[in-house]
Amino acid sequence: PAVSSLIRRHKALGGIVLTASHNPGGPENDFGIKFNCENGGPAPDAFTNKIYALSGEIKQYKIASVSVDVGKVGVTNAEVDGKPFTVEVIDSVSDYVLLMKEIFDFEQLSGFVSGKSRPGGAPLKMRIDSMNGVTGSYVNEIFVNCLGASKDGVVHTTPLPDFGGLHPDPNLTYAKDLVDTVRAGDYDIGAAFDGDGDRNMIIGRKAFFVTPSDSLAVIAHYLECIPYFKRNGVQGLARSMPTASAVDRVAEALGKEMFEVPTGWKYFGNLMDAGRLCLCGEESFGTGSNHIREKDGVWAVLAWLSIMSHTGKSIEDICVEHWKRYGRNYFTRYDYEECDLAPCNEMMETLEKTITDPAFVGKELSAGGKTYKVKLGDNFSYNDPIDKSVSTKQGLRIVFTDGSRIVMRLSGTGSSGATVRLYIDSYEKENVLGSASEMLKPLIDIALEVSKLPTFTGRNAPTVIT
Ligand SMILES: O=P(O)(O)OC[C@H]1O[C@H](O)[C@H](O)[C@@H](O)[C@@H]1O
Repeated sequence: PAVSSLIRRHKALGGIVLTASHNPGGPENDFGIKFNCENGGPAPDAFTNKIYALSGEIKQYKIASVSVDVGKVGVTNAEVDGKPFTVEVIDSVSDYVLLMKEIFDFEQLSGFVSGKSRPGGAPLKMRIDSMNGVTGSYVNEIFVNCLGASKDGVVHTTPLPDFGGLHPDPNLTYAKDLVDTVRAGDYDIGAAFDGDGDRNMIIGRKAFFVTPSDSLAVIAHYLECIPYFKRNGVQGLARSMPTASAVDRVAEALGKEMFEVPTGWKYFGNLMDAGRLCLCGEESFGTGSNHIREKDGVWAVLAWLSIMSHTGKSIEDICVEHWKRYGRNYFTRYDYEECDLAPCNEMMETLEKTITDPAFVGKELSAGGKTYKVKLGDNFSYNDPIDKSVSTKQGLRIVFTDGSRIVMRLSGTGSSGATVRLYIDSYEKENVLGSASEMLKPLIDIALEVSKLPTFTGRNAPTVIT
């Protein structure tokens, strides 16, 4: 029951949910691997590796001939091979709305969104783009029906098997339609989600772009304007290693624990289960809290609306104020998609050798009139403080004495060849209003030079820049 209620609460839409065990909470599941599957979170490596190994041994499978009307909420009981077999169809939208109502102050948010509690009574101008992914039904119910947003403010809300030809990736490249519309109009907030709704992009008036790293840091700063955190308290904060370290400064100011984990949401789960983590995020447009064990795009928009309503300020003003208070982490990510695998592996091996050579520490690297001194070079590894497991080879890092960083890793999700990701993060205490592309140019040039990326990949420009 614990698994099913968490899965209900999580937006497990349009797919089949396979649970790991018939005895959740028991010492071991059916595959003989011990892990807590009750939290509804992603399975750990050992478990998915075992599934993969077993998939190679499957000789036959059986299909249960039970007929279920998936358009109707309810339980169907049947007998299969003499054993009871139950299929339950749930309404995940209503479950999710109930959960969001427990987390956020819907009365306050509806006054703010519908305009009833705003001076002049004008509704908030929103442009929420579901990009024909699964969030459509949630977006209609939450923003339009519950909060009183205008119907024209939500678009592409019909989930389609082919996403209607869109590429539901919430970034400046693939959500261009949203960016252009918000830039040309008078919208207060724009947001887009990916196909399964766990990732999000937030933009403000005139398409002011909030980097995922800043989004995490700003939400962290304002956590207590969200009833869930006021009630449950604020525990530690966390980010994936390549994510810019803006949130670290908020954790320090709040006196909270801060965790840096490898890329992949599964690394946050243990910390949440142990009560040490309440908010986390990744540069790959994932933001979420311990209300579930995945990132949650719609939750992130509700968090931003709560902050806008609490402060009465625009998204850009909220960010600028944040940078003035904490300083700014300029951040960019370059993706080189579908490169040949062998030279990329060679590039990573060569770079690892260079940066882990003890002589690399203390080196001064210059470009564009700026010089950075190397403080550390490594292949990131993570010691899980809860289960004590160690994850090695999680990305190459060069950290400079001023806190700036160059990170390079190969994507674990690309579908063909290799996708190289280059992340640049640079901190400025005072100079916070510059353009990221200009501020980061010297570090990008240094990264390309040290890694010899153009030579190894044959690419002179990335496919996607964030
Ligand atoms: O390995 P990459 O392509 O950079 O993808 C990294 C991302 O992969 C999946 O989407 C995970 O759910 C994310 O938590 C992770 O950030």
